[in-house]
Amino acid sequence: MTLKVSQKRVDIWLQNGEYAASTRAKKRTSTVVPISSIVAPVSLVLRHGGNVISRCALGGKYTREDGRESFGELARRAIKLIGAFNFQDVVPYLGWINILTGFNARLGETVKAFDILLDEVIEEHEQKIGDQSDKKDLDMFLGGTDNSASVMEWAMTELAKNPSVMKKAQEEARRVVGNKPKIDEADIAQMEYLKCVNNESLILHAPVLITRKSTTATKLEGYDIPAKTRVLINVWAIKRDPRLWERSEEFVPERFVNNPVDFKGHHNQIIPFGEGSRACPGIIFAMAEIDYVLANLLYWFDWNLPPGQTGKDLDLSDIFGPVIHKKVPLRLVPVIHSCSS
Ligand code: HEM
Repeated sequence: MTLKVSQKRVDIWLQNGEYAASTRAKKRTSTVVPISSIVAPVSLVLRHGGNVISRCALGGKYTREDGRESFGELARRAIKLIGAFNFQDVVPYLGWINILTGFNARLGETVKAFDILLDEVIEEHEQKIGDQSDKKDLDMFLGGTDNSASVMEWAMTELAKNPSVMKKAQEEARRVVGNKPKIDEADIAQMEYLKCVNNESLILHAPVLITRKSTTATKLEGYDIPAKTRVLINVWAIKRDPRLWERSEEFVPERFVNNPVDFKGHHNQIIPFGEGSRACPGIIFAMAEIDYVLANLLYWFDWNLPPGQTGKDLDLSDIFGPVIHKKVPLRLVPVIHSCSS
């Protein structure tokens, strides 16, 4: 299948993506672009997230001379290193798993290796764009890549599973943006339905576990909780509780239309970013990125499931880890949307 596309338009959003690279290469010789490949949005959004954070934390997109993006590489290696998940910390009685996974033995080594890796990247980066970096950026970098990528992949999964919602969100994006060559902040502000989609996706598939330690002994729903107990807040179960949400297991973005409930920590039934003094400080940053990327994905492309698959075939299982990802990466076929059609 081939489609005519405007060179300017495709370059705009895909400039960080895998798919863009091949698209751009082909466009040098022709304006007719074959659109038949299946892409895994998570690899696009992970790379995009790495670049956004790199620009904010280190002052520029970080690309090696061989064209590879080191920050994305750092992210993957860091997540792998930290992927030696500390069960003891989160679920104390599962601490014995640390022995099996080698976490305890590797912990010191992991921290050292990660530090060296970060130094390497920062040093190379400084040579390239000057010294604007700081190791404190690490928090921002770790917080800002994998979490947001997970949210976006889940959102695209739910949209692929619910084509009427996808259509409604696309219609909104295309109506708001019209034929402009670029989506800007003012456009995103008008995309009310897109925000409902993102809210619903965030709470249905919250990517991060929230933990707290009790300061005093207390009783909760008949259970005694001693002081200094590590408590896991089960955001997954809160979203699926029919006492709090109607059609609690379903993906229904409409529940957020004209609904003052939000995830900024004021409403206990929706806390994907935590709440209180240790709540995520990156909420605005994360949502700006997620809204912007999804608006672009929906505006520029129609997304089909691979041939022979239907929404019912999509696997919604997840993997337990520092960030909760889809077990089976989502794979979709992008078809460039022609604005003139
Ligand atoms: C969708 C994306 C994100 C989600 C779902 C998320 C979620 C969370 C959660 C649940 C916490 C723990 C909050 C608590 O214990 O109450 C947290 C902490 C944190 N997040 Fe995020 N986050 C996201 C994106 C970001 C971004 C983009 C940044 C930085 C640019 C960031 C930086 C941090 C930092 C530094 C902390 C630690 C705060 C502290 O310990 O005081 N996060 N995040």
